[in-house]
Amino acid sequence: MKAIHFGAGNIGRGFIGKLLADAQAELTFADVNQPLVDQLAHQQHYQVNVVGENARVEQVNRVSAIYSNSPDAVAQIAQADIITTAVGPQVLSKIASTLAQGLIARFERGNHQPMNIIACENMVRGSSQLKQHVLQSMPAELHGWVEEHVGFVDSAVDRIVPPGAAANDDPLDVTVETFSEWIVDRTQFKGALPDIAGMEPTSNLMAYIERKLFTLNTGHAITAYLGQLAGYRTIRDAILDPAIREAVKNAMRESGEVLIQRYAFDPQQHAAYIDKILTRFENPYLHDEVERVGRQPLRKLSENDRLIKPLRGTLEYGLPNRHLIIGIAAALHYRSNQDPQAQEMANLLAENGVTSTVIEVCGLQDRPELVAQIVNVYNAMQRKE
Ligand SMILES: NC(=O)c1ccc[n+]([C@@H]2O[C@H](COP(=O)([O-])OP(=O)(O)OC[C@H]3O[C@@H](n4cnc5c(N)ncnc54)[C@H](O)[C@@H]3O)[C@@H](O)[C@H]2O)c1
Ligand SMILES: O=P(O)(O)OC[C@@H](O)[C@@H](O)[C@H](O)[C@H](O)CO
Repeated sequence: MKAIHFGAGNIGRGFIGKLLADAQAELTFADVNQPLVDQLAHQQHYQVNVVGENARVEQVNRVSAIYSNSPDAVAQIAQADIITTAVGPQVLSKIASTLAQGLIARFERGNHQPMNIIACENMVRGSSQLKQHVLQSMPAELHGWVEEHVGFVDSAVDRIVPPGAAANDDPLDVTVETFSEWIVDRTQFKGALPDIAGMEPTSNLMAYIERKLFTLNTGHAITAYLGQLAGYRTIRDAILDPAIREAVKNAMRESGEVLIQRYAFDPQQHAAYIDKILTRFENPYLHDEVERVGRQPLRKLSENDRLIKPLRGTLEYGLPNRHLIIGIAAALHYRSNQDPQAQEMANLLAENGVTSTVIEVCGLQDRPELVAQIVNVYNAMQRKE
């Protein structure tokens, strides 16, 4: 099995690439970080340090690496059996034209073998969105061929993988938690399902995507935003603060009630899922900064993401939402000099005021009462310097 994984970052090396390598795939990473590509291509192996329960060191061997937007990448796509991505939701449109060129080359070489593309990003149906970008970059007469031979398989991916410690001996090594889950939509594959241990096919993907994004990521983001406001640097320190823990747990419960209504999850099992997530946030072996988890606040505050979608769900089912509103207000206070979206949000707040910013960023034009509640909580919040 020939595999290309776009994005040799934390989740790429620490989870998806590892599973592909374990499945004996001939694995090539494609990335735009040239020093990273050079080191991976030269060294061809790295280490995954699994920390927490059942800690162990796992070796990934015989991998190669290429620059993402390159003739090499196009040539390899023409021959690949499976392509995965973990580049970030905003980068999918940027890799689409390379994928399109690779598919055109594949067609021209007469390679009609089925191929599957799986976006492993924190977003709802990322592969389906990638498919639209790819089709837009291809001549219309090839769309039918793509429909017939290329599966764009949506997925939900869960494993907390922070960047490695700066003092790490080998920058390719990666530190990951024990827990991992990669669920894929079995209905979208072309050809036989690939045999990859750790990849779990389901016919009910939406339930799993929403369960993960609107529980773990909702709670994670709120931990980061309340944590920064309270002066904490890491997710562990933030979640060990009893007031933050209570607010985060309640926000996950509020979002969870929506999921229970929508997908008929068992309430006790969902409560256990939330408790497990809280213990994952406090993993003493992971150094996960609030700035990584809070990154790109405009994306996280957008209408289909982890904060606003659950909030709208509470309105749909007439459920409480006080803690989700606290999380959203805290997100508006998020600041980071390293993060262009945090700076853009601060500028919007300074220039347009908080009400207009909430309406624009969260897409809450039709909900003035919610906007007013968010603004009130925002105004009452104080940053601890
Ligand atoms: N880290 C986690 O805990 C985690 C867990 C689940 C899902 N995710 C999701 O995985 C995705 C990646 O997250 P991450 O934490 O690994 O980020 P990361 O920044 O560590 O890795 C992203 C990689 O993509 C590369 N990249 C950027 N533009 C590219 C392009 N045009 N072509 C190829 N590569 C490109 C970057 O150079 C980087 O190496 C995100 O969507 C994230 O939400 C992350
Ligand atoms: O990657 P983001 O920016 O969408 O979200 C930050 C974290 O919540 C996220 O990366 C988690 O660590 C991950 O989703 C765990 O599976």
